[in-house]
Amino acid sequence: MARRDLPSRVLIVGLGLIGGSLAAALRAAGFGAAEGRTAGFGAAEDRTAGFGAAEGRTAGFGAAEDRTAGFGAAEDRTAGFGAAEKRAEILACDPDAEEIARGVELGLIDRGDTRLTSLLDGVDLVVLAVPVLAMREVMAELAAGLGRAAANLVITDVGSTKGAIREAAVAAFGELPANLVLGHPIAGSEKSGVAAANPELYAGHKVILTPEPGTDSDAVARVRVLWETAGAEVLEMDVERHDEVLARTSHLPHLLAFSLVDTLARQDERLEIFRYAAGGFRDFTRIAGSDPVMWRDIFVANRDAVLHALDDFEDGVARLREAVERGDTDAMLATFDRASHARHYFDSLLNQTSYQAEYQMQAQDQLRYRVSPGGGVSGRIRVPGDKSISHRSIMLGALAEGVTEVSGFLEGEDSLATLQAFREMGVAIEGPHQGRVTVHGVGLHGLKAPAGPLYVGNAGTAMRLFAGLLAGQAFDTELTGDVSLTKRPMGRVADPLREMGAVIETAEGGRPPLRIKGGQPLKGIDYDMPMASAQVKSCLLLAGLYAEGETRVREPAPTRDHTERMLNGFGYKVERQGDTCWLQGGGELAAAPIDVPSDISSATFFLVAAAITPGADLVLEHVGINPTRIGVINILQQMGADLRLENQREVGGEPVADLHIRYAPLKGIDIPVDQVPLAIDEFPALFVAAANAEGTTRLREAAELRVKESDRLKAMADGLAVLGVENRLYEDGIDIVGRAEGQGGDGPSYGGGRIDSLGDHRIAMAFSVAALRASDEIVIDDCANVATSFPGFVTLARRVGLSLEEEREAS
Ligand SMILES: O=C(O)C1=C[C@@H](OP(=O)(O)O)[C@@H](O)[C@H](O)C1
Ligand SMILES: C=C(OP(=O)(O)O)C(=O)O
Repeated sequence: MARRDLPSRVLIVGLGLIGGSLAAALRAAGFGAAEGRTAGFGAAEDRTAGFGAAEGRTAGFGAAEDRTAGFGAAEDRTAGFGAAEKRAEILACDPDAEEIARGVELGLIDRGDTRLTSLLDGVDLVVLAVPVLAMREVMAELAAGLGRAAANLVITDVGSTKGAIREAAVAAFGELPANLVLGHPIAGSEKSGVAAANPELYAGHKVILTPEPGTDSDAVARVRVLWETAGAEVLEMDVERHDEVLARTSHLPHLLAFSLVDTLARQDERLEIFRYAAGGFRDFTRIAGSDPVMWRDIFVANRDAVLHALDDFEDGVARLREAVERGDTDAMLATFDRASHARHYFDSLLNQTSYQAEYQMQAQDQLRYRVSPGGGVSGRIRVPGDKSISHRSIMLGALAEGVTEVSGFLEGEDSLATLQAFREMGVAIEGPHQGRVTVHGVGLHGLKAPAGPLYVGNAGTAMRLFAGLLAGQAFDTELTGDVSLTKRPMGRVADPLREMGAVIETAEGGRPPLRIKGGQPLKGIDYDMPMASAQVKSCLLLAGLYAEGETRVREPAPTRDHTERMLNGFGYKVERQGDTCWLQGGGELAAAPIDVPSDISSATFFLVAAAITPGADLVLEHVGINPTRIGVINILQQMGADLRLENQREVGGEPVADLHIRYAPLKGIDIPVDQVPLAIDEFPALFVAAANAEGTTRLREAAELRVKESDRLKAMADGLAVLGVENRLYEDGIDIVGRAEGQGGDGPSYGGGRIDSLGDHRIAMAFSVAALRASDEIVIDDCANVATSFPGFVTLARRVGLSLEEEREAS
């Protein structure tokens, strides 16, 4: 906090709940407390963290060397080094003299008056906390008395609408003053008056500042400090957006609460009905107890934005009304499900419990893993459902005729993003509840235009498969994702889709977001894929459902075939000959149950954990062993792992087995190139196996690893180097030198250290497992992303024998 950013005399105009709570919060932070108060500003030598440190303090406001340019007009100060004698003050102006007296009595303000001009002497920060419609008059009074304030005066306000207040300011001052910073604390209470002042009212709440291009940046900084001192988080936004957002998230709900309570009260004049109202009524209507005058003013001031919000709301209610009238259970369920999910998502945003939430909060909290060296690996566990199959179960279920029951669904952020996107396109989806999801299919042509862009988070699979599916819809869509996804190449799907007739815009370099134009007729193509990618293949097959004629895709090497299998399972014929598969457009999908096996990509971390840990004996149950996914099994077995497939069976068109692995010493190998696409997501963990194997492991023809959630070749090479594992990076692969010959024994294979996962879930999990053979602790930064593919990783890791602690740190 810069010294010059701290005010010395704050004037709060309007001493109600909002203004009073600001005074209380400033006092609680040590601002301007009366002498003798220990933590307060202006107290003598014992001042600690408060504004205005005494002599000798370097960090506090009021140190001598700063005062000439600082707050507080010169005439206020006693001569010499006398900062300590000059206390910061909180003054208040209110038309109600009793409120002022109460404020003084409560110790919230030093003094006050009913007339503004009499209080302006030497004031360097004015906070206008009067009702929105009183703003113009108060500003005019302020403009008239400005000469008495300090030269470096800053003015701010707390009004709930900003456009009207900006207009009032222009009217009062003749132009928008550069030292006026409009602001709005998103906090309140149905209580009013200074007696209800609460020093915690702003703690952890957001304050939106709406500076204009001409606003003085120092003034903005000073208002920021004011609110941060009150414990708030400060954001900036432009005035128009503020008013639109607030109309929807605050003004509309207040209008509805006032209206509902009024309607019920009129129907029952003796208010008997309220005796029978329970929690739902109380929760929904709490805000109907808010200050009527204040809210009248807000609706006058933000009329247009509120009317827009109300129109949208009325459309929504009309749709629901119709659904209720027609007994349309699917439509009701779709709306309730979407809303319920959105509400839970809002909760997770508030509590910061999900990766996406953290991402949206600009990763204010970094999740870090601290893994102790050593540990054993044993037990019997089941890892969560397969991510690739989970994405597809929702996609095909939504496009099918009938109801699809899914079990074993992965409740990770990636597949949940797919689920949410379909909800936004009008599909009723129940769950997930412990891996069970019920998808009420709408048929190939039953999706509805979403209200805004579809956000798929970190999921490359979702974005690429959606691109194909959405290219065939009648409506326009936009696909967006998180920072990592925004860097990943989408030209690989956009180019062939354009050949089919799709109209797609990408950002520079073929990156997301993707804007897909609806209503374009598609025709089948015969496509030779330049890279082995199941996502590209699946994208084209999904677009092929909507295309005229046949869509054929040739793959340079076999890739996972879940899309083909599931389409066939849904009665939609996909044929294959050699390296080419094809389908005819214009058919129909019939719903079928889907049992999602455990994800072999998640199981891999524990396979490697057991493979490298002397004495390990572990069973991973019900793991999908589709032949296009078992590269990791083949590679580990070639390296010498004692890995057996037990209890092999087929579940819903996918082969599964229990994987039983016991420790056996590993040796380095040249990884066969035909295994690369079959183990593409498993390499981060396999590199850890290589670091523990005797001799060198060589990987080539794996350039695809550079365009995953991170550049996985580089991320792993850098991390292994931190641990002291010798490696050499190639454009399309890596050589990893494992334990030196004769290094034998059960001791560590490398050191510890601090690793950057680069926000890539598989890098974070791979290095967690590496700790089992490290000599020292491994600390891994940026691990929130593990939740995209493997919720519950930490619990399972601990259960098998790793010592892994999670830490959060504000960034
Ligand atoms: O189709 C899929 O479900 C996936 C295909 C692979 O990507 P590519 O198609 O880019 O190789 C894989 O890396 C990804 O995790 C899931
Ligand atoms: C590459 C991966 O996923 P996606 O492409 O779906 O982001 C992965 O899970 O390793």
